[in-house]
Order: sequence, then structure tokens, then C-alpha cells
Amino acid sequence: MSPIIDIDHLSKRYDSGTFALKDVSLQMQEGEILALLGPNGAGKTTLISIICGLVTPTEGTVRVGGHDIRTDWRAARKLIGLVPQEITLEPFEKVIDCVRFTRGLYGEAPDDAYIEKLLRSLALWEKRDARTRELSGGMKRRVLIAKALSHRPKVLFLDEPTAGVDVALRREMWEVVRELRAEGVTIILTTHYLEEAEDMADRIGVINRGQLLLVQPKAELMGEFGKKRLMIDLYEPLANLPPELAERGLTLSADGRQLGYDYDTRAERTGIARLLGDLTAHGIAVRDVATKQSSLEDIFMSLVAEPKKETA
Ligand SMILES: Nc1ncnc2c1ncn2[C@@H]1O[C@H](COP(=O)(O)OP(=O)(O)OP(=O)(O)O)[C@@H](O)[C@H]1O
Repeated sequence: MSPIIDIDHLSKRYDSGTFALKDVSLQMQEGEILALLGPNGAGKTTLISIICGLVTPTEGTVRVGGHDIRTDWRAARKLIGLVPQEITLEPFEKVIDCVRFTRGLYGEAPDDAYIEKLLRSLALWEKRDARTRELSGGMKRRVLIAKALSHRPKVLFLDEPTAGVDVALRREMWEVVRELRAEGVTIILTTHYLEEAEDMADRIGVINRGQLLLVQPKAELMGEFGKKRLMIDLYEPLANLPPELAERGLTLSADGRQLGYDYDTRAERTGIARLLGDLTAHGIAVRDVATKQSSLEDIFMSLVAEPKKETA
């Protein structure tokens, strides 16, 4: 199947000299959700803006649904909906009017039945005659989504859709995104909430300093970088860790009540059985053991960690 989004060797150097994107290539299939993660200034918004035709690339090409975004921009843009990071709404306009108006901007004929379905699915139908300034922040975000979907795009960009949205509303928005995916809409979302990416994305892309460091299926990424931490609670606090145990990679908590051991889940031998045997041999009684899987947050931090500066 040909990809719905095909990004080929894309680079962007702003006039200021900033290299916001460096040789980014990425393909997406229809109905996929990609979460794009990266620290502030990594290049996420620049990438989205190029695909949406708001920023011109310095090098490379982008095709959406097979249409080149520069030479065939009208056809490409019809396939795209963008929910911007900042809330940009006309304060005195009614909800339904601003969604209808956006549809008109794409040259689509009025379709009130579709607009009603859209507003209902975003729980905005009751508010259709409210002026946008009367809405809560979460509702305003949903109006932005309704506007972005008003012309039935096949690809939706959500640039930090849940920034500043409370937990309950955030989960509600995730539900909306899942429903869209079920309808076959392809979604790229940028987020600083790793929980959001972990929960929703099929694939995760990590971008840092303009470079796409990796794009991988979420499960694969979590497995590949997957480390586990074994936590061992002790009956009696230990004053010091015997040197032989420290050499094996065990660490002792400051209060002396817990031992920690990091291991690779993919390793043939994790060393846990031998470790527990060694504890018994040293007369250390174990009260409880628990393990913790490294989270996407740990993985992300290890990928974008700044290299330590050399000190003379
Ligand atoms: N219009 C512009 N002119 C010059 N430099 C820009 C412009 N827009 C962005 N940049 C620079 O390009 C780099 C990437 O910015 P971008 O907004 O794409 O990052 P981001 O990953 O979306 O960040 P954030 O998470 O903070 O939204 C930054 O160094 C930024 O300062």
C-alpha cells in the first residue's frame, strides 16, 4: 500500500540560520497514529508546518496522498486538517458558524448533516450557538478539532492538543482521537505528555535538534530499550553493602532498607536467581521483591540526554 504521508530527505534552515530540520525521512500508512516526541525547539512544529504548507522546506519533498505539497498543494491540503498549538478563534463567532466557515475555506459545499455529526461527536452540539469566548479552554480545543475536521481530511495533525487541559478532558480527547483512527484518519500528534504517547500511538518518533532519531512501533521501542529494575525490600536495614554484591551491580538505598538491581529483559541470563542466592549466603533476609519496567519517559530521556561536557 502506498503511504498516505511520504517525507523524503526534508531539511529546513530558517533565514535566521537555525537548522530546524536535518534530513528527515518518514512514511506513514493510512489509519496510523504517530506520536512525535522531542524537547522544546526540536523541530516538531516546523515539520508539521511544512507538511501543512505553512513553511517552505529548504530541501526535500513531502507527498500527502501522492500529491506533492509544493507542486500539487491544493490537492494535498484538502487531505489535511491541522489543530494548531495555540488557540486561535474569533471570540464573537458562534461555534457552528466558525466550523461551517472553515469548511467553506476548503471550497467544500455546505453539509449541515456532517457538521452536526461532527459537533455531536465532540460533545459541542449543545454549545453550537455559544460564542467561542464563552467556552472553557477544553471546549475551545475541541472547536479547533471540529474546524480541522470540517472538510473531512484523511490526515490530522494535532500539535500539543492537550497542553493545559485537565486530566479528565485529556482522556476525553484521547477517546476522540481513537474514534477518528477507527474511521481511518491518519494522525500525527506532538506531545510533551509521554503518557499520552504511550497510551495512544502505534508508532513513536523521537526528534531532537532537527534530527529524527528514531521511528518505531511503540511495543518494539518499549521492548528494545526495555530495562527492568528489581527492588528488594530487606527485613533488617543494612549498614553497608558487601563489596562482592556491589560489584554485581546491586545498589543500596540511603536508608539501607532496599536493594536495587537493573537488568536487561532481553538478556539470556538476568542474573536474578544467582543474586538472590548470594543474598541468602550473606545472611541478608528478603522481605519482598518487586520489578518496575522502564517507562517511555526513561527511554525518551536516555535518547535526548545532552552529552556531558568534558571538564578539564
Ligand atoms: N519562524 C522561525 N524563524 C526562525 N527560527 C525559527 C522559526 N520557527 C522556529 N524556529 C526555530 O527552529 C527550531 C525548531 O522550532 P520548532 O518550533 O519547530 O520546535 P518544536 O519542537 O515545535 O518546539 P516546542 O516543543 O517548543 O513547540 C527552534 O530552534 C526555533 O527557535
